[in-house]
Amino acid sequence: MDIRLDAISHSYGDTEVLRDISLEIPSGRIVCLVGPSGCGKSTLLRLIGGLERPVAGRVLQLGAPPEGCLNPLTYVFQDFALLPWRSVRGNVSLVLEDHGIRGHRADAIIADVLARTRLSDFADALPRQLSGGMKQRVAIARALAVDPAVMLMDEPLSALDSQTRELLMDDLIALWTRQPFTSVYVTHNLAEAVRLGHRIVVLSRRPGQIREVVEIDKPLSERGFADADLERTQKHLWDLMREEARAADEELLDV
Ligand SMILES: Nc1ncnc2c1ncn2[C@@H]1O[C@H](COP(=O)(O)OP(=O)(O)OP(=O)(O)O)[C@@H](O)[C@H]1O
Repeated sequence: MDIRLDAISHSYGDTEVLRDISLEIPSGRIVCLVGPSGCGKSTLLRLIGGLERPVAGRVLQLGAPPEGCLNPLTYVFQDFALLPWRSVRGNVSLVLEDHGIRGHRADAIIADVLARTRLSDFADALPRQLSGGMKQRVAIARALAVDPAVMLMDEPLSALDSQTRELLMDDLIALWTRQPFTSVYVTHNLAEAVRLGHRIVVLSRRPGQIREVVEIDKPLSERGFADADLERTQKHLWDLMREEARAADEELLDV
């Protein structure tokens, strides 16, 4: 299933947040949204997920979701959103229970997603026993359990320290390489965008408009740490954003 954003605009009262956003999110690709603080990235993710309706324009789902998909649009949040009293397995099984899936069928799905996120040995652990990176892997396993058409990821690594972020980026690349998933991925971090994004959408300062869409052809599995091509692309992204990021920052200081 592909997603097409067709001339989306959105406002909150008098505050215009997004203006005329048209974009394709192709199946099996990771599309990163970057832009200055407050430019409407999280708002756009909520509009794609159907949590809010745009004041103008449409979010179109093209084609059928994958067979067996329980929830076409599934979120992964920055703060993991795990239930502390449930084990790793219990947190993943919760989303299956919501769909009436129990017993052998649930066991098989849970075993698959825990293996894909390297958590099989930690199925009985509680969230408080896990590192931040492992907690986010549980959240990703829970999202994968519903076999989503699109994973909507809102700064999924920003609560983690830099080493854990590197490890989790490697995990996401390995996960995608074994079985491609589709994601809209909001991040402040341009290094993350060039490591993970097939397509990087640069938004302007609020009201967010598309300034440029940068495609990166290099396969995810070949994108290493400190790759010269990626660093060039990252610099280009920063050149596009620098002045507006500064203006957005100063606007926040005036509030
Ligand atoms: N529910 C809401 N009601 C009113 N204003 C809102 C609401 N949600 C977001 N906004 C405003 O819309 C603008 C865009 O917010 P949003 O969180 O989408 O930006 P962002 O690019 O994700 O920001 P950041 O990079 O800082 O996370 C901000 O000015 C914010 O204050």
